[in-house]
Amino acid sequence: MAEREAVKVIVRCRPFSEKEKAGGHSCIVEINKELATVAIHDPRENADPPKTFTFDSVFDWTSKQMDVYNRTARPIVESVLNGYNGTVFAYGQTGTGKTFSMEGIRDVPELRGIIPNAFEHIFSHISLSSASTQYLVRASYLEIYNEDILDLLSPKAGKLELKERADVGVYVKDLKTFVIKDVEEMDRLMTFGNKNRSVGATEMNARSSRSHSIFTITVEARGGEEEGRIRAGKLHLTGATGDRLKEATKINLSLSALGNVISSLVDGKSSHIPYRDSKLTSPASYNYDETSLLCNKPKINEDPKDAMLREFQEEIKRLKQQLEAAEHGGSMVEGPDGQKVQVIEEIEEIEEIEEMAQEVEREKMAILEIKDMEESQKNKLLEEVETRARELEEEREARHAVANKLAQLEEKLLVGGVSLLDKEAQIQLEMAQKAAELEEQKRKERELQRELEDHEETNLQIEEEYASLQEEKEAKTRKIKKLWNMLVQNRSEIKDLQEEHQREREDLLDTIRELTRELKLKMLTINSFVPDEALAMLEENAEYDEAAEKWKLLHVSHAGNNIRGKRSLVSGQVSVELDDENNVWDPLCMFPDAYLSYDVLLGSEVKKKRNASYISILISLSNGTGSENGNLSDFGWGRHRCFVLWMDFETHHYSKILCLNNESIHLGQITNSTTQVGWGGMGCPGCWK
Ligand SMILES: Nc1ncnc2c1ncn2[C@@H]1O[C@H](COP(=O)(O)OP(=O)(O)OP(=O)(O)O)[C@@H](O)[C@H]1O
Repeated sequence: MAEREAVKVIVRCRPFSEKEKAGGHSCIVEINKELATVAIHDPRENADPPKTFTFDSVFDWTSKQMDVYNRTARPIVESVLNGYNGTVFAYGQTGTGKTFSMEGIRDVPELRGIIPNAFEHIFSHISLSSASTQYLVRASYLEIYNEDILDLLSPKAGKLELKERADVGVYVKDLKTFVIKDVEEMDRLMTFGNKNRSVGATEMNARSSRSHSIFTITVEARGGEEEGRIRAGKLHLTGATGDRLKEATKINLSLSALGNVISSLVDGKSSHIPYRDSKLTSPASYNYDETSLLCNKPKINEDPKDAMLREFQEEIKRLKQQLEAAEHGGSMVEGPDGQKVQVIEEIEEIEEIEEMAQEVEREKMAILEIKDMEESQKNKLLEEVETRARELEEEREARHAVANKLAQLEEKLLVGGVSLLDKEAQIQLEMAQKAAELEEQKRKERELQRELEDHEETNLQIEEEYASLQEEKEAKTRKIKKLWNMLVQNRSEIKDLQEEHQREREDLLDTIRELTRELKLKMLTINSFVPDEALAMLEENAEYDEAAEKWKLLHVSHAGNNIRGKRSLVSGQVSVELDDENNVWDPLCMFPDAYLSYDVLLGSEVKKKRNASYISILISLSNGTGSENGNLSDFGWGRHRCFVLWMDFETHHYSKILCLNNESIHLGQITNSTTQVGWGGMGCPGCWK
């Protein structure tokens, strides 16, 4: 693996579907496999000349699944097996062939996609490696659906959280991983996960734009040349549609966990790699150059904190010792030089359980044969013997349980050199390896071809030394033609870039305008209606959660209606009720949807401790017409959906009011309000004077 590895971009173009053929559509894509270029022809009249894009590799509609695997995924899986992290990310519009390329058709060997081929590759690598290496293969499967992270292998677990820790990097908390011992188990796990995806097959198209799943395989290896060390590589297999990836490019994407996930995928550490605002996330292929510039410095994961192999090996060792000790009596202790010393505790334990069982049986028979013994004494003796027999049986079962557990664990721990594949798969693998070598050869040829093209440019310059005027004219005409073509192409590319840039700019400006408007409203509300001390209290109690990218209010369970509870409005008429206990008019009785804000909630506290004199009450009306709110409409209230009232805490008189709806905000002082007359003298300051 190279020191610095660029993200590789590989394009595959699928064949026309029957429907597309029947529809008489023409092909606008021209693929040059040698040069790894894709040219797009604009089918409209008088259109610009075709645009050509260069990639690391391109595949046309005749490409075979195995060729795609060999050139795209094989090198990544190889590095994962050496302890690096790698991702195969299929990206494209819906219906472009992501599922076909990633999964393919399982039952037809030559149509199997990247995922089943990767499974085979991993287990065949293990069976071909040295017998001194032990492996542990694990898998997890998650889905990002409507911004929630769900465990497809533990569907009842609900929403999971994305976390970050200095020692293990970004991870999904409580995501289940399963230890896998062969290709069939891996297949079964994936099929089980697929069944748990959020939307069924009938809604495939709708689903793919909202749901995005990531299958992760962790391969841990210990032994070989690097004896004690554990190398742990992670392979992430995933696909996404254009919409979803585009979504991730938006600034306002605090909700999208995808960006974080991608960055964690890349090297498993810190989310500070700014992939989210990088061109990697742009769907436009002319950002190819920038995309290639985006390099990782891959490194082997040695002895990572989340490795499980050592625990497995230690547990197996412990169980073996336990069994050995039980067989020989006493327990086993390991000396500092690694020599095992057996500790014999009681001499009786040396006897084999089987022998003891026979002895018990003999004793039982002997007791039954004694003639001159009272029945009760005989029974007592028999009971004692049976108790011993039971104990022996329990011991035998316990030993079986340990042996079973040991067998299970040993089965999961894979040892290099043990063939996990059948003959046919082995042959296929060898062929694949040969094909991969051939591919590498071809890649080198392509590179040479490109270099040759570059030399052409230089040649043109050399031709400047001409033998005759005629030759000079011809050469210059050729040069002008070539330059002219380049100019036209560049112009059209600049135009595209400008348009894209302009669209992004407008998107950003829209977002900024929207945020500013929202901010202004929030500031107005806060400045006018939240008492300073309440604001200070809120600020003091607010904490920013970096992982969730959200502000969180502490003690929020004590807030607002959580404490007070909602009361219902007497239908058809505004009625004001006296809260007998406190002898005040309770605004909650008047508005069913009134929400007491954070400072009220600690109202009594605020009053006692801080001696505050105001509360603010946020009221939102579900019915904008006012008709259900009795005479509210008479005072112009019905037009508004939300009110903020400011109440003197001591006198319970309302002194300020803010009414707002989508179009207008009205703010006013209440001069004649008393709680005694309820709302009679009060209306919206903007609509009713
Ligand atoms: N290389 C190919 N050769 C033959 N058929 C293909 C190829 N690629 C895709 N197809 C076919 O084209 C259709 C659409 O492909 P597929 O379902 O893989 O698209 P997709 O990108 O996964 O779509 P979505 O995002 O909606 O899930 C399928 O019928 C598939 O069998």
